[in-house]
Amino acid sequence: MPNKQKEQLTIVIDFDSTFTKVEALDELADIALLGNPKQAEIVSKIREITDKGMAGEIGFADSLRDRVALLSANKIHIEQLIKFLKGKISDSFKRNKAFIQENADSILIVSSGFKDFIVPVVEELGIAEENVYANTFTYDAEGNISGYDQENLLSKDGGKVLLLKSLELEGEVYAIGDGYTDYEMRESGLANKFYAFTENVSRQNVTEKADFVVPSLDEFLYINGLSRAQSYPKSRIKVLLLENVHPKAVQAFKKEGFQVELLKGALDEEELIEKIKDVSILGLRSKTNLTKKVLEHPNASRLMCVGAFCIGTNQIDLAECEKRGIAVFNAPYSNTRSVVELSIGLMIMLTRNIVEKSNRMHAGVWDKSATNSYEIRGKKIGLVGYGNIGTQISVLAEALGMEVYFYDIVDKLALGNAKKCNTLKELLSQVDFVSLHVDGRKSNTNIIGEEQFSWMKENVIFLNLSRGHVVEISALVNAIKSGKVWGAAVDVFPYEPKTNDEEFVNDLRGLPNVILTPHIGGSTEEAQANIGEFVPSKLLQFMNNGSTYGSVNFPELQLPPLENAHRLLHIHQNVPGILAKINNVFAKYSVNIIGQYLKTTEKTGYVITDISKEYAEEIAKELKEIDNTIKFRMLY
Ligand SMILES: NC(=O)C1=CN([C@@H]2O[C@H](COP(=O)(O)OP(=O)(O)OC[C@H]3O[C@@H](n4cnc5c(N)ncnc54)[C@H](O)[C@@H]3O)[C@@H](O)[C@H]2O)C=CC1
Ligand SMILES: O=C(O)CCC(=O)C(=O)O
Repeated sequence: MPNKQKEQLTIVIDFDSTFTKVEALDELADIALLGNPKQAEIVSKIREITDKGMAGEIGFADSLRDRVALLSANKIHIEQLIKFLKGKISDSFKRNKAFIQENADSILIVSSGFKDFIVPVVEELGIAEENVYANTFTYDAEGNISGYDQENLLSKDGGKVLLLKSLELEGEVYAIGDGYTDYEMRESGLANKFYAFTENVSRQNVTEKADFVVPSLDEFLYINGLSRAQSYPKSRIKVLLLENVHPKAVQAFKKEGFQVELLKGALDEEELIEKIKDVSILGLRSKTNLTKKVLEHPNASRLMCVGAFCIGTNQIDLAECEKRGIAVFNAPYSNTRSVVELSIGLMIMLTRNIVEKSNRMHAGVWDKSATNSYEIRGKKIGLVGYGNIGTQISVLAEALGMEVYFYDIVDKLALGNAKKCNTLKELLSQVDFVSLHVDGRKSNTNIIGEEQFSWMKENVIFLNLSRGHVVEISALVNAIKSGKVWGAAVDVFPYEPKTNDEEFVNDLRGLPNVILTPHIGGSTEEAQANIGEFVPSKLLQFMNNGSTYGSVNFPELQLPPLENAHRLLHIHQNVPGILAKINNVFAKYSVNIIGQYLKTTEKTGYVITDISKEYAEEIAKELKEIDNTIKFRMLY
C-alpha cells in the first residue's frame, strides 16, 4: 500500500512484553538459577516484583534494585538470554520487519531493561544501538552482574519520562507499550499518544488509560495509515470456533494475530445468527448447521471461509456458501483411521456379546460360557459406501479373515479380494455384518428402513458410524426387537445433543446388545490434533494467499507465495466476459500484471491477479463494481 508516513513522527517502543513476548529479567533469572534448589521460589519472587512494578504498584527504582539483587547472573547467562529472546520477538514485530527496517531512524526503544541484551535483539530487525535507551549492568572481574549504572535516568522512578524529556524530541511522539511506565510518557505530555500493546499482556490499569488499545503492531500501523505487512490487521478479523475444536486450531489462528473465540458446544440456527456477527472465519464440526437462513442474514456478511473440523460437510449449505463467495474446507482424511478402528472393535465386541458380559460382571455375576460368542473370522461383512473409510475397513477386515462385500453408488475398484455388489439388496441379503459408511448428503436420508432390514439375513450385526439420518431409527428398533438384528452399534443419530450437558433421547436406549456411542467415531486425540492443524492450515492459506486447494465448494487453486506484489482476488458469478472486464481495468490504469490465475466451477469464477506494488487506489473500487462480482479482496 502507499506509505502515508507522517513527517517527524517518532515511535517510542517498550521492549519487555512488547518488542518481545516475555519479561527479560524474569527469563534471565530462570536461566541463571537453573539447578539452584531455590530457583522456583526466587523466580516467582522476581516475577511478583516485575508485575507490581509494571502495574505501577511499587516504584520502579525499588523494583529494579530488588530484582537485580535476586538475580545472581553473569555474562554467560546474558549470552544465553539473548539467544532466547531472539526467538521471542513478538509475532507482529517480526511480520512488520520491513516497516521497522525502513523506519529504524524514527524508532526509539525506551526500556527500563538492559542494553546488554536489548541491543542484540532489536538489531535483528534493523534498529541501531544509538536508538536504544535502557539501563546497563555493571560486572565484577569474573563477569558476574554486580549492579547497574545508577546514574542512568531509566534506573530511576519515572525514568522513561525523564529520558524522554532529556531527548527533546521534535514533532509527534507516539508511545507503544504494555506497562504503566509507558503510559506515563503520555500522561506527562511528552508523548502525544499512547498505544497499549496487548499482543502478549493486557493490563486493565494500562489499557483504560490508553488512547488506543492495539492487539498487534499491525493495528498500530493500520490506525496511523503506515505501511504494513497485513492489508487489514488480523487483530480486527474475527474467528469463531465451535464444538470444542482442538486447542491447536486456536493457537494457529492466535499466532497469526486473529481475534479468536472458542465455544465448547454447537449452536442452533438462531444462536449462530447471533454469534456470526462480524465473523470472517467460522470453524465447526458435525453438529452446527450452517444453513441458508444463517448465511443470508446480514450478520453473516463478513464471512469469508468456513472450516468443517471433520470429514462430513452435509451440515453446511455448500451451494449457498459458493453463491456468496465463501470457501469451505474440511479434513477429508484426518479421522478416517479412528472410525475404522472403532468399527472393527465394535464388531468384535458385539459378536462376543461383551457389553452384556461386562455389565453382568459389574453386577457381580461370573458367567463363563461360550454361548452367543463368535469369531468374526470367516464371516461376511457388507460395506455400504466404499470411500476412504469403507476401503480401509475392507483391508483390515480382510486381514482379520473376513469376506468383504461392498456396495457404492459410484463404480469403485475392489481392494484385495473384496467383492463388488451391484445393488444394495444384493449386498444386504448375503452378509453377516452391515456397516454403513456413506456420506451425509440429503438423498441418503433413511436409505436403511423397514424394507432394507427385511432384505438382511437373520441375526445380522448392524453398524452405523456414518450419519444419523441415513437410518430410520424406528425400523432399526423394530429389527432389534424382532431379533432380526442380533447386535447393533450406533454412533450417529438424527438428533444429537448440542453439548455434553444435554440429555441423549433416543428409542435405541435400553435395547439389548446395542452399543451406543456419542458420535465419537472420529474423536481420538490423534485425529482431533491432526484436524486441529489441517483445517486451520487450509483456512490460513486461503486468508493469507488466496489458495483454495482442497476446498469442497470452490474453484480449486494452489497459488504461489505472494512476493513483492499485491494480490487481487476477484470472486464472481461465472458469466461470459468477466476476465476481459477485469483486465480492462488493469489496462486503463496501465498496471503491470505479474501473474494471473483463473479457475471456474459451473457457477463461480475465481480470478487472482498479482500486480506490481505501484497502483492507483481507484483500481480496487472499479474491480468491485464490475457486474456479477461476488467478493473482492486484496492481499499485500
Ligand atoms: N462417526 C464419526 O465420527 C464419523 C463419521 N464420518 C462419516 O463417514 C462418512 C464417510 O466418510 P469417508 O469414507 O471419508 O467419505 P467418502 O466420501 O470417502 O466415502 C463415502 C462413499 O459413500 C458413497 N455413497 C454415497 N451415498 C451412497 C449410497 N446411497 N449408497 C452407497 N454408497 C454411497 C460415495 O460414493 C463414497 O464412495 C462421512 O461422510 C461422514 O458422514 C466420518 C468421520 C467420522
Ligand atoms: O468429530 C466430529 O464432530 C464429527 C466427526 C464426523 O462425523 C466427521 O468427520 O464427519
